[in-house]
Amino acid sequence: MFGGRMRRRRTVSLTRETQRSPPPAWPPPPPSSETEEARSERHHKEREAKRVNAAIEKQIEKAREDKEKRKSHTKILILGQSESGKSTILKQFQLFYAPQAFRVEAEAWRAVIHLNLVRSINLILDIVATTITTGAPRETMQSALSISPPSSRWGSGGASVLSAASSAGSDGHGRNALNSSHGQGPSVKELRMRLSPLKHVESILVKRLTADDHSGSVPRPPSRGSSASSTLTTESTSSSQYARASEVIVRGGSGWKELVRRGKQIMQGREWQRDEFDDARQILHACREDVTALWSSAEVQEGLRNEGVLLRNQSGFFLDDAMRVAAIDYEPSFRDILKARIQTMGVEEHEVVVEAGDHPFTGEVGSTWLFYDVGGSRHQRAAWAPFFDDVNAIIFLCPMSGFNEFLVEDRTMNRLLDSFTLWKTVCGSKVLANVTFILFLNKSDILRAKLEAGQSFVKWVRSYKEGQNDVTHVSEYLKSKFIAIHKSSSPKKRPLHVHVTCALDVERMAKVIVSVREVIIEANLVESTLL
Ligand SMILES: Nc1nc2c(ncn2[C@@H]2O[C@H](COP(=O)(O)OP(=O)(O)OP(=O)(O)O)[C@@H](O)[C@H]2O)c(=O)[nH]1
Ligand SMILES: [Mg+2]
Repeated sequence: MFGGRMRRRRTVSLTRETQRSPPPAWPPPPPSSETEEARSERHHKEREAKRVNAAIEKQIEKAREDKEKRKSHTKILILGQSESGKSTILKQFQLFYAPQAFRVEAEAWRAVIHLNLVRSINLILDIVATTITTGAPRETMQSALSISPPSSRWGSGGASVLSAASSAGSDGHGRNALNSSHGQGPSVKELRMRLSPLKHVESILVKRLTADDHSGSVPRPPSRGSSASSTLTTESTSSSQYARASEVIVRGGSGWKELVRRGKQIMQGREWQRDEFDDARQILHACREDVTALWSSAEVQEGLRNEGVLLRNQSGFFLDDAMRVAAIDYEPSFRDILKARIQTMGVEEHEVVVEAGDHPFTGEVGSTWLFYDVGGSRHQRAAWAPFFDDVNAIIFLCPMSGFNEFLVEDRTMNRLLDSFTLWKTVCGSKVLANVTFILFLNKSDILRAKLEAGQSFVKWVRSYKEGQNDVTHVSEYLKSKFIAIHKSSSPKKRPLHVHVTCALDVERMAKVIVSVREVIIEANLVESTLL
């Protein structure tokens, strides 16, 4: 009432103003002396102003429509420490719901797989070169790369073969054990020379993948809408040259895939220009036999072992498949793409639109799932919180195989312990009180391999009294621990859905995804009925 009277009084006073002096017309009339040229320019400016205005209005309308649409999307936040398998799980969802869109990305993944392969080779070349020069094992390299228990880091032979070779085996002409060919194929030294162009290949691949680097750009939280541009870059902050050589980082979004495709299209449009990218593939192809020879060299294997470098245990390992991956007509398989490693930086938003396909959810074709894939290393976790606001479900990953590993960013922190602490924090969040909680106890295949190889779980986890050193009992034990933390830390009672997973296993993951879908849809229904 009060407001209404105020408005009326204002109207009256305005009306009186109007009567005294009429408001100036808008736009103001042109001066009577306006020349033809000035009129034409004025008309041009008016048209331009209208065009800009219309564009802004269209953008506002689109943003409003997008916001409305997003309300109907299912939003899932994937959390967990670095290398727990978050981005791999996302790939599984993409493969399951939108295989055709996923297939289109194969070209981009090939570049990543090649980079993963080339980085492994260059790392070996660096190690071989450094060890030959200094003759001493490098602590920095061990700490950056090896995740083996301290006791098994050094070979049973005691002193490093590489260091022994350079101190005792040198013949005074700079030759040592690694330089001799033993008359069978090229020597390691020869292979080093022949594989040196792979440094250039690495820089070409990195350059292509980082072509429009907007450092630090990350998508905004879902509540504020929109995904953002992305960029992929090499790590620049690590103090260890070896850590830098082994990891590639992608910043928020997935624009790097577009970069690879765009570069290709541009080159196809100008065929007379040679594409550096294709050159890189050719060089890698030409080097593939030498790559295999280097990797299978007993000297290199022993040297790596004595240096404590367990390349097979590392993410993005393709050396065993070098001949296939470096073939000129190589098309990445789904499994290759699942194995390809890029470290996520910031928070990426991925839109997955359900395609018609083998799955039974025909009613859901065309519907959208939004996934938020986060960087899991410690310094990135502060960026997660803004995304808690507006999600339907959390998928939290714990890599079970990390029981005897340490975080790359903190060599004193056991991976399993870190997962427990992180899980406790996430469970305790009040903002997430009503969100569906799903836990993946991941990397079950690596856990199995470790236990079967005789690595003792109880040696690292003293509270594991059950004692049976097999994947079934260990995963049951971990499951009970996570359930207990969830129960004691959650602000209110809520169900928890737990799955033991291997993120590389397409068939088993399809079953897990079906089950995850069911709980999320069910929770969404319950929520909409309550509203
Ligand atoms: N063997 C095996 N490898 C896995 C499994 N899950 C993930 N990986 C591999 O582990 C590596 C790391 O996985 P990512 O998905 O990149 O890890 P992430 O959690 O996204 O890591 P950040 O982006 O650093 O936070 C990749 O090379 C995956 O292929 C698994 O269950 N078994
Ligand atoms: Mg990731």
